[in-house]
Amino acid sequence: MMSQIPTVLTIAGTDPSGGAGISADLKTFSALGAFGTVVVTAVVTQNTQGVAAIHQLDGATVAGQLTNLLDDVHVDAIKIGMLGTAEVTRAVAQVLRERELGPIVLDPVMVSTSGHRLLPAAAVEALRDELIPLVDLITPNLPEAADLLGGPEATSVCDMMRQARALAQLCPGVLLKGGHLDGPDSTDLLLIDGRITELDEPRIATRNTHGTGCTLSSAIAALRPRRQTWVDAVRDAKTYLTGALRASEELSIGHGNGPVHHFWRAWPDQPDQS
Ligand SMILES: Nc1ncnc2c1ncn2[C@@H]1O[C@H](COP(=O)(O)OP(=O)(O)OP(=O)(O)O)[C@@H](O)[C@H]1O
Ligand SMILES: Cc1ncc(CO)c(N)n1
Repeated sequence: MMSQIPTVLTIAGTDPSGGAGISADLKTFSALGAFGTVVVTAVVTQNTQGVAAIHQLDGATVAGQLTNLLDDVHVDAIKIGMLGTAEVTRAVAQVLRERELGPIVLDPVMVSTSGHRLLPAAAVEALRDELIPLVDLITPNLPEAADLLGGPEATSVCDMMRQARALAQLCPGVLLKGGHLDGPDSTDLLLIDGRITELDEPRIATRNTHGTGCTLSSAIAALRPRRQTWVDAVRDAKTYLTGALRASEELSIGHGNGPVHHFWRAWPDQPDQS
């Protein structure tokens, strides 16, 4: 019997403080009623104040985890986060090329909220040329979009429109995130099949923004198998993230940018717990 609960995979790095990377991804999958599986790319020594060190796994170790999992377990969707090196990026791309998989959401993680580089500048080319063409949706923030396009960072929604169209040359789906802009709303632009949808949610006044990008991309992957369209999945994922940002006020974790809170209310996709 086919399970009603989607199995979703995250390929990402760790965060002991529980806010970003695989911690954020697994909490999001569970909160949205999906079953989470994991391939680890890097062990990151980080907390809410910043990144202290990165222990990077090599390409063969990451590809080995991935093929071993996929030989046994069917996954309904994949989220890719921090890869850490060009070697790991190429190793993941090679496995994806060999298999019929999808949908795949790629958060092109390059720099942490605290400003620490999580992907060397020299690896951006491998990400852009080898992995991005194989995925369905990329979710860059404004600095990542600038790096991928080799130009300046967007400073307005108008700039974001232009950049989203340019990024659509690289990948069929683009969600350009405007969290780094100011204004009463936090606006993201979704471009699918040439059509732009503007997604606005109120900007929440909080320091607890560690892992918002990880949470959003994993929410999209968790919801996509149960939504008719990418627009529906992304809209609901952003609603989920905004609720988790609001609920983060219930938490007091660490001394820097704290994490969002994943159990903010019963989400309709959760299995019936009555
Ligand atoms: N203060 C806020 N209030 C509401 N939404 C926000 C806020 N900050 C960010 N967002 C939303 O969070 C999501 C992630 O956006 P952002 O541009 O911050 O990504 P990011 O930089 O990749 O995140 P991360 O901090 O995990 O690296 C987007 O949907 C953005 O609109
Ligand atoms: C492991 C990991 N992935 C992504 C980010 C970006 O927030 C982070 N800080 N750590």
